[in-house]
Amino acid sequence: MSKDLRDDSEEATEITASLNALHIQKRQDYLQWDDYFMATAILSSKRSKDPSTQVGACIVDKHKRIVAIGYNGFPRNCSDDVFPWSKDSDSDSIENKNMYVVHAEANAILNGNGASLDGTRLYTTLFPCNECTKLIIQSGIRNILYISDKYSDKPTYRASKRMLNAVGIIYQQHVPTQRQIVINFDDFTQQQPK
Ligand SMILES: O=c1ccn([C@H]2C[C@H](O)[C@@H](COP(=O)(O)O)O2)c(=O)[nH]1
Ligand SMILES: [Zn+2]
Repeated sequence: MSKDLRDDSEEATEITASLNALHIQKRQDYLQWDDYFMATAILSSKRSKDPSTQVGACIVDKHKRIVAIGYNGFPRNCSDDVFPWSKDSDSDSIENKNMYVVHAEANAILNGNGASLDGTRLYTTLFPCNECTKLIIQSGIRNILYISDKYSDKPTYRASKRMLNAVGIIYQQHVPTQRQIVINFDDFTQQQPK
């Protein structure tokens, strides 16, 4: 290496060391995009009143903008305290929650305020059922990232995959880059000027 080049690289190392000392380098532990959008879906699922499975969904456009969010819950003005959360009774009973719950993916699609969902990605905490899959296909969503596929053996979910495979919508399980994200309100209420 020429003397000039070595001097340059030594100078660069020194500058990096000085920036490190001043703490003005960019943060290294920022959230990766996929983790960010899936975490948004998870956060949304925390709004669900379903005692057994809380589902969250987040739809993102090609510019990495969140265009819609949703979670599973009863339709507007159908009280969470009046309608049943049970699914023990037979599936045709009007006391079964499945008669009433709007699924997270469906809510997200409906929450899109009429924006085109063509070419968007869906982040969902649960693999979509066949009914949601129909809406996903019709709305133009092209990719699905999910966390849980706990009902994969059920015909409903096998039908989903059959449709998704037929139309070429890509689905994959999300592999998080970080195992956990902690939200601590105190981190912000106790922030001091730097
Ligand atoms: O695509 C789906 C599938 C299901 N959900 C919701 C519907 C219910 O509220 C729960 C599932 O309840 P279980 O007691 O585990 O059967 O998940 C959804 O939002 N999207
Ligand atoms: Zn569904």
